[in-house]
Amino acid sequence: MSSFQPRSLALLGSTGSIGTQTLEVVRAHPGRFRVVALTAQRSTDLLVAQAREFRPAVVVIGDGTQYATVREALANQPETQVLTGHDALAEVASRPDVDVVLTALVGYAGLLPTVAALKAGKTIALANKETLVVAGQLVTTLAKQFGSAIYPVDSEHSAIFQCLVGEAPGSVEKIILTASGGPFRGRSAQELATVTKAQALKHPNWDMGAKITIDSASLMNKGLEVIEAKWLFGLTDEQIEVVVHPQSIIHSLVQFRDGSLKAQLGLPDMKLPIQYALGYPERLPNDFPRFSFLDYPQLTFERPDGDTFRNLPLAFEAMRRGGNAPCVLNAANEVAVAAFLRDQIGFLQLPDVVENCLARVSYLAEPSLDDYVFTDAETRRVASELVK
Ligand SMILES: NC(=O)C1=CN([C@@H]2O[C@H](COP(=O)(O)OP(=O)(O)OC[C@H]3O[C@@H](n4cnc5c(N)ncnc54)[C@H](OP(=O)(O)O)[C@@H]3O)[C@@H](O)[C@H]2O)C=CC1
Ligand SMILES: CC(=O)[C@@H](O)[C@H](O)COP(=O)(O)O
Ligand SMILES: [Mn+2]
Repeated sequence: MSSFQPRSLALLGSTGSIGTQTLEVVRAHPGRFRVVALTAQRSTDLLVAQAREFRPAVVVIGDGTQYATVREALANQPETQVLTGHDALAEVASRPDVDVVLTALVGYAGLLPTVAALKAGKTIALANKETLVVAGQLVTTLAKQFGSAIYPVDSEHSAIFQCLVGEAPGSVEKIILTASGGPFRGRSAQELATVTKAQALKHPNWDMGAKITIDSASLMNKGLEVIEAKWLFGLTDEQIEVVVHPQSIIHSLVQFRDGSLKAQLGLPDMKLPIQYALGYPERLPNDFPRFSFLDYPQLTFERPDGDTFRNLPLAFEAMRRGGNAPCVLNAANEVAVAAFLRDQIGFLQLPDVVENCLARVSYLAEPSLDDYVFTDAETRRVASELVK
C-alpha cells in the first residue's frame, strides 16, 4: 500500500511548457498534490484560468501592469491572494504551507526564488537549469546547509537520478548525457549561416518553450545541462560526456566503476520526469503513453560536432574555469537568444556573443550571491551592446 502523503506545491512558471505539464500531472493524481501557488510573467488569461481550476492560496503575476486585471478577474475568489513585484516569487517559494517548489520559470529569474526556497528548507523540483548553471556551488551549498533536497525535472538529469537510486556513493565512473542534436544536426557552419528562427523553433522530438528550443538547436542546452549535472550529482568535469542520440529515447546513462552501464528510457514526454520529481521516492502509477521498441527499431548515436556548434565547447570551458564564468555564459546566451528571436542576430552569432562576453566580463573565482547578481547585470550590459 502507498504511504504517500499529499504534497503542497508552489509552481513557479505555471503557464509555460513545464508548468502546464506539471498541472497535467497534478490532474492525473487527484488528492496527491495541492497547488498552493501559481506564477506567470505575463500570460494573464491562462494564469486566471489555472487559478479558477486549482484554487491556490496565492498567484503571482510578474508583469505589474497586469496586476489589476488578474485581481479583478479573481475578485470573486477571496481565498486566492494576488501578488506582483520584485520579491513576490521569493515570498511564495518560502511560504510555510509549501512543501515542494517546482521551478518551471525560464532563465536567470529562477535563481533568487530558489535561494529563498532553499533557505526556508523547501524541497526543490528543479526544471530551471539556469539556477545551477549560474550559481551551482552556492545553491548546492545552501541545500546542504538547510537540509533541502533538489530533485531534477530535466529529462536527462531525471534519467541519471533514476539510474543512481540504490547505488553506493563513489561508484560512478562517468555519466553520458544524451543530446538530440536539434533540428540542425549534421549541418555545416555555412548552412547554419542562413537558418531561420522558424526552423530553429522546430525541435525534432520535444515541444518546449522558445528559449530552451533555441538552446537545443545551438547545443547550448546540452552545455547548460553538463554544468547542471556537475552540481546535481557532485561530479568532476572529466566525469561528464555528451553523445548525440537523435531519437531522444535513451534519456541519459551512468557508467559505474565496474564498467556496467545503466540507462533510463522512455518516450520524449516531460510528464514522467515531472511526476518522478514530485512523487519521489515513490513511483506513482499513471496511464501516460508507453514506449515500444518495435516503434523505434533504430536507436543511433553520434559524436557531437563541437567545431560547428561552438556553444557546447564554450560551456565546457566555462565549467572548467568555474567562478562566475558559467554565470557570464548564461547571461550572454539569454541576451543572444532573445536577440535571435527578435531577428536581430543570425544563428551563428549566438556563440560569438557568448565567447565575447566570456572574454570581456571580469572573472571572479569565488562569487557571492551579490557577485552573481552583479555579473549577470554586467554581462547583459556587454551582450546588449554586441547584439545591437
Ligand atoms: N519545456 C521543457 O520540456 C523543458 C524545460 N526545461 C527548463 O524548464 C524551464 C522552463 O522551460 P519552459 O517551460 O520550456 O519555458 P516556457 O517559456 O514555456 O515557460 C516559462 C514560464 O516562466 C514564466 N516566466 C517567463 N519569464 C519570467 C520571468 N522573468 N520571471 C518569472 N517568470 C517568468 C512564463 O510566464 P508567461 O507565460 O507569463 O510568460 C512561463 O510561465 C527552463 O529553465 C527550461 O530550461 C527543462 C527541461 C525540459
Ligand atoms: C526535454 C528536455 O529535457 C530537454 O532539455 C531536451 O533534452 C532538449 O533536447 P536536446 O537539447 O537534447 O535537443
Ligand atoms: Mn533536458
